[in-house]
Amino acid sequence: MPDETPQPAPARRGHSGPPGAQFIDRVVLHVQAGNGGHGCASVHREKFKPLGGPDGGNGGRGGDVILEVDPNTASLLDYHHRPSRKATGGKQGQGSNKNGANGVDLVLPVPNGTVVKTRDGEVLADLVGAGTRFVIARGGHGGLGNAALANAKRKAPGFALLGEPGEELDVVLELKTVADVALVGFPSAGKSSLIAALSAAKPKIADYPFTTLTPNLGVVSAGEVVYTVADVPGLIEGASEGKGLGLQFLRHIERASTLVHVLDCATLEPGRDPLSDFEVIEAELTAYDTLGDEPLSGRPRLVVLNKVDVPDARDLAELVRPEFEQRGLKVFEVSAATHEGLRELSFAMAEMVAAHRAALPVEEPTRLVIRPAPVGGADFEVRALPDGEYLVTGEKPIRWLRQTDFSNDEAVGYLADRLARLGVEERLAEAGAEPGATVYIGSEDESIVFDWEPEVSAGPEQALGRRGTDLRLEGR
Ligand SMILES: Nc1nc2c(ncn2[C@@H]2O[C@H](COP(=O)(O)OP(=O)(O)OP(=O)(O)O)[C@@H](O)[C@H]2O)c(=O)[nH]1
Ligand SMILES: [Mg+2]
Repeated sequence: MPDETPQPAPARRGHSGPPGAQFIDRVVLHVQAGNGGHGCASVHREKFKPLGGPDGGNGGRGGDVILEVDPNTASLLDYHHRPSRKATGGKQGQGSNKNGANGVDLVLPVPNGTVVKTRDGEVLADLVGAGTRFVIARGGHGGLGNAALANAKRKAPGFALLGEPGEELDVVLELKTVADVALVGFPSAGKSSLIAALSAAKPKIADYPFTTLTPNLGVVSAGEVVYTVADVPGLIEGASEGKGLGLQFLRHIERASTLVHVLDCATLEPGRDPLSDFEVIEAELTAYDTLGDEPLSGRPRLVVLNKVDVPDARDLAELVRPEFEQRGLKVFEVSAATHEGLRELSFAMAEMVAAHRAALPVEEPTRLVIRPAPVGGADFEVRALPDGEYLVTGEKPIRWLRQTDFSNDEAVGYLADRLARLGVEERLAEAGAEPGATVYIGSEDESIVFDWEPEVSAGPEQALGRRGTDLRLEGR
């Protein structure tokens, strides 16, 4: 490799890149949910009635910390700058049966494709799709006040319960771009130029290496097929040993079903040609197979010979084309500058994306489903339906999200806990629900279904759909 290879510069977080390069796609985030408010111990006082009953209210629940995919958030940079986030706590209960206000949930926007992991690398959630939410830290329950603690034996308890602390933990957020097609190649091969030419995206393009530091995304439509294309920073020989920007960023192409080699035919340094560039990139992709979660080497790929608007480049492209074809690769001679050959290329990519989509297994029935949106007690209503069925629905639509990294049991546990906090159980009883009644929670269009098993003494998990219940999404 010639000497002009950019030398790795000391950089933080294991990314070695050109000086000044900031490549933030992995952050450690410290989150703290709100503490529950304490319950209140108070005795009702009125003139001439010295023995009023207990009237201490309950503490409010602490706010959750929630991650939410926001299409307008492109990077994790905010969390790099402010890596510690905290939701507000619940307020204390007060006399006269006043319950403390709940804390406010802290909703943190993250880019599409954010993977949430523990510090040990265990995946907690993979957040794909606008609006997808994940509660990373749950707020503590409020403590009961003495009014709620009174019973037949102890009519006026002189104590109240403390609020529970909110969960506090470190999580690792890692961005894994979501795109159908990934462009790979040497620096300055024209990857970003191609995205700009194929889509409405406006990535930075320049004639120095490592212009692109974080993936650019473009949406391409070819015929019936709409798909996304991402580029990544340039790869160079020895990237697997940390040269250039290293290899870690290849994580961003792990989700791509199709890889496209963008090969420069015009501005090559001595010792390089499209074939040797191709070999170098292939070797680096193979080296990544042992580092990444998903091997890249077996993915279907195309070869793009770029910059054929330059006369010498066209000659070189014609010369090397048969070599690629002999290896069974489809080759496209294009110019990102004049758009020559791009239509054909975009249709070929569409065909590969469509073939991949068609081969995908039909989405398995919703194994897991989480999360009613309403917060606070009064945000929903219980509606009796014909045939002894009930629909629990909110003013705001109650949304359910698929979280394939959770087991059904975890989802049931989570759901039960959540519903108990909302007081759904009491409201179902008030509405006259009988044990075994079918309950839909959600909206008319989409809801989660389970058989109601009131068994209050056994705790919320048993009360609302047993563990082992198969949660499913249905229209109702
Ligand atoms: N003549 C000609 N120049 C091109 C063409 N495509 C790209 N270029 C030029 O090549 C240079 C590099 O283009 P980029 O699109 O930034 O290359 P890149 O592969 O994204 O580079 P990195 O982000 O650094 O990895 C720019 O000066 C472009 O104008 C082409 O088809 N013809
Ligand atoms: Mg670029």
